[in-house]
Parts: sequence; structure tokens; C-alpha cells
Amino acid sequence: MDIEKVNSMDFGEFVDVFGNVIERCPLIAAAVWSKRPFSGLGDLEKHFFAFIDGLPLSGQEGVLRCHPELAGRQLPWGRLTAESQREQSAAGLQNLGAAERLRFTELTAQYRTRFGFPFVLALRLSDPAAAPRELARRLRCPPAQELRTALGEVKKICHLRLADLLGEQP
Ligand SMILES: NC(=O)NC1=NC(=O)NC1=O
Repeated sequence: MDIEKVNSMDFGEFVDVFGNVIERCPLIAAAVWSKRPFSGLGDLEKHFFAFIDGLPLSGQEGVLRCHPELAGRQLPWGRLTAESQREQSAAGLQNLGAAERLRFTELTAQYRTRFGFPFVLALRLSDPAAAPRELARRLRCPPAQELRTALGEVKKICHLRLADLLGEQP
């Protein structure tokens, strides 16, 4: 899809297409629509990122809380979105061994207890086998720093999903 097509979308079509580039946060696409016309992928994603950066702390934490836990567990509030399903299964997290899955589950529980939101990692840009080590490292970070790191991962996921939708190299 080219950027002219994006700029020609009405509100409903735009939110249908871009509503999940930030996991389960269609409001962000709804807000970004009013920033059209976009000059390209970079301009489009700049508006998604700016919306996140402009949120109050509660809103930024809310964006993170909309992300599914890793390790491919079914969510208490329903199934994974198609994008998350693809990203998590491609990362092989659904195939973790029993011991790995237990360690990962324990770490994600400690992480959520400490920070109040799930561990977010752009799986397509990271070595899945290193995910538990990355989780353990970030678990020790100060909350304000970890919030910034986690939002950075949300932006990486957003970039990849936008690149997919526009048919561009991520
Ligand atoms: N908690 C997460 O990191 N979730 C995810 N990372 C991805 O790359 N896709 C997800 O669903």
C-alpha cells in the first residue's frame, strides 16, 4: 500500500487498517488520522510515537498494559491479536521447553509485580533465546528508566507493523 492510498482513507478505513499497530490501542490510530496527509512511513510513525510521548504517565502505563504477556499464554481477556500471535509464534515462544517456560513465567510475574505492566520486547528484532536474559537484566532497572525502555519496544513493534502494512522494508 502506498502513502497516497493511506492519505485517501476515511476515518473508519484508517482505524481498521492501523488500529493495532500499537497493540490493542485503536485510539492512537483514531487520533493520528487527523494528522493526514502523511509524507511517508517515517512521517506516519512520527505521529504514532508523538501521541505516546504526549500521554501522561497513566496513559503510557496503560499502553504497556494493553500488551500480552510473552511466552504465548492465552490471555485471561481473550486470545492474542493476529499480529501478536504471528510475532510470538515466529519467535518460537510457544515452543519453550517446560523449564524455560517456567523460568520465563516466573520472571514475567516478578517484572509485572515490580513495574505494574507486562514485559514488552520487540520479538522480531531480538534473539528469542536471549529474551529471558534480557528480562532478567531489565528487571533490575529503575522504574522510570524501564518505562522508557518498554515504550521504546512498543515503538519498534509499531514500526515493524507499519512497515508490513505499507509493504516497506522494516
Ligand atoms: N509483551 C510483548 O512483548 N508482546 C509482544 N512483543 C512482540 O513483538 N509482539 C508481542 O505481542
